[in-house]
Amino acid sequence: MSTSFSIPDVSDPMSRHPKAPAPGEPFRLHHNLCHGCGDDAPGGLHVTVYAGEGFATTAEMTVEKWMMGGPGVIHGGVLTAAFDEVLGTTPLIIGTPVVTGHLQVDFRKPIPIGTTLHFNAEVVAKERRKVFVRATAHLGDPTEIVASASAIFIEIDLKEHFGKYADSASLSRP
Ligand SMILES: CCCCCCCC/C=C\CCCCCCCC(=O)SCCNC(=O)CCNC(=O)[C@H](O)C(C)(C)COP(=O)(O)OP(=O)(O)OC[C@H]1O[C@@H](n2cnc3c(N)ncnc32)[C@H](O)[C@@H]1OP(=O)(O)O
Repeated sequence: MSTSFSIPDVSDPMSRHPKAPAPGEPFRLHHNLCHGCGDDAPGGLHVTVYAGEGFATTAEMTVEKWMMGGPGVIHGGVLTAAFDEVLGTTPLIIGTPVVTGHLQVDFRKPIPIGTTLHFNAEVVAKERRKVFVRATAHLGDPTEIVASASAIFIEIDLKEHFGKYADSASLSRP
């Protein structure tokens, strides 16, 4: 399957899930070893995503030395992983568990080590199992976007999708 991000003209109806965190409250970890959010993930990003208003979320990530690509700046793959985490958590605001189908990133400015990245994301549409999500990142001034991303996530049944991989051993601490 190969595709590009193209928002449908008409979205399926969406509503905020009644059990979604209140604005300003964090989403729960996917699980403790999740590379994006897990507390026990070795070399993990430790990104926390917070619910915003409507279908929006926010997140922050400290850009640490181990994330370096070019000298003094973040590696593009690390930034992409961070976007994957932020964008992939955002559909939980409509109560939809998803996996990444398609993810595109625009790297607009170098992002220095030692800075804090601030993310703003939003579910923009849903079409059958496809959830369209967009995000931007800045370093403190929301008018200075340093990177942006768009993605199509696909709704899954968690047990059906992960059941054969997620035995108790694979989710235990390393
Ligand atoms: C018991 C254990 C429980 C543990 C629970 C722990 C809590 C965890 C909670 C939450 C976890 C989420 C963590 C989010 C944060 C990080 C996100 C990631 O990094 S996820 C990893 C990377 N992504 C993958 O590994 C996907 C690999 N791909 C697949 O598995 C399949 O290809 C999948 C599920 C994406 C689609 O396969 P199909 O067979 O189910 O569905 P089809 O029929 O092919 O497609 C359905 C619709 O989606 C479109 N679609 C499919 N693939 C697409 C793609 N790549 N791009 C765009 N559209 C795509 C299709 O065109 C179709 O759309 P039309 O309704 O016909 O319009």
